[in-house]
Amino acid sequence: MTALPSSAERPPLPLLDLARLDGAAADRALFLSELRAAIRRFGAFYVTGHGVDPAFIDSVFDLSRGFFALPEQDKLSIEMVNSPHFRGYTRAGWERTRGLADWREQVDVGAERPALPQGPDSPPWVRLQGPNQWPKALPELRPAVLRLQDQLTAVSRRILSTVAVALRLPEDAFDPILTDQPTQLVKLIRYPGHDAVPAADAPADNAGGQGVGPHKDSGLLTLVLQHRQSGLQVETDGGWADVPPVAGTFVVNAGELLELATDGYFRAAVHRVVTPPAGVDRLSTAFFLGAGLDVRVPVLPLPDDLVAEARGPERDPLNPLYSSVGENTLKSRLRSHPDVARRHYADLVDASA
Ligand SMILES: O=C(O)CCC(=O)C(=O)O
Ligand SMILES: [Fe+2]
Repeated sequence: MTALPSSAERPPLPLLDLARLDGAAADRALFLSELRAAIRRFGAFYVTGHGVDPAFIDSVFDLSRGFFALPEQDKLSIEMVNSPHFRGYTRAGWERTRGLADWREQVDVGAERPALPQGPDSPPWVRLQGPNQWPKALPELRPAVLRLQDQLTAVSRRILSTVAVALRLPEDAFDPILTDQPTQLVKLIRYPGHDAVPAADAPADNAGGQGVGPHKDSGLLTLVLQHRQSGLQVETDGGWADVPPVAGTFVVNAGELLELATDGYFRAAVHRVVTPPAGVDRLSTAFFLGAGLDVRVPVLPLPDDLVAEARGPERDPLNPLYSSVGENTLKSRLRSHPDVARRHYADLVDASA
């Protein structure tokens, strides 16, 4: 493991090279123990050797930059509030984390699947599945983002099967949770700098500097592709650690479903993004691998020595974890996007009020 030196610029997060899985057996075993230790301690790590072409990643960032530079009306033509499936564009200030407005704009793209039929007895989370919204003004976005989604799904699945082996489980241990239709989400994100002026009608309760507030991701694993600007931080036992961009790497975060599946042997990473300084903005692209919406996540049969170290999932009254994948996914979406919740899930929002 290349331990990055711990200082103001360099976080203590380990960097793991997936290419070591194809190397000598002794190093492979060492790799697995380093992987397990990294997720156990931080819930997060840098990964390299993932095989995704850096030129392709650059081209996605160029497209992302191009989308955010479009006239407001082109961006609003795919506004998320039009989609019961939580797909499309969200203006800066309209998403919320821990009750405060996040100062970032973003486009959410899920798996391209048809909307599911809904009957009176359908669980509400069936509404999560359905088509994406694509901007007419930037037709190149669709093929590039869907290709990225395919490639990052493959990388995430490979990391998950390696995590299974690191837990001394069969490498296909997560397959019944993932199913052949796992929840996939690509998010193109732009964080404006401190000086950017909020739109006159934007919610005013951004606490100054909340790019996105502290949270856990709701799925199994997240990959974060960072462009050039820092801002991502992971909570550690020593406080918030900076996780600056490192060329050629992704940041991997453990999500809530991994916390549930390991009965808290792994805890999901709590992370946030701080607003960039005046005069600069920050681009990132996150990929979230969830699970089959209709699955209930079991506690995996870990070896006894690991079970002895499992703390159970965290009990946070502000963030209950649901083993129903559909419920856990919908929980996070409704909380983050109250405008979508009011328009398309009024039955639930009213019922819980
Ligand atoms: O932009 C980033 O670096 C992280 C984004 C994130 O944590 C999220 O969207 O869940
Ligand atoms: Fe996140």
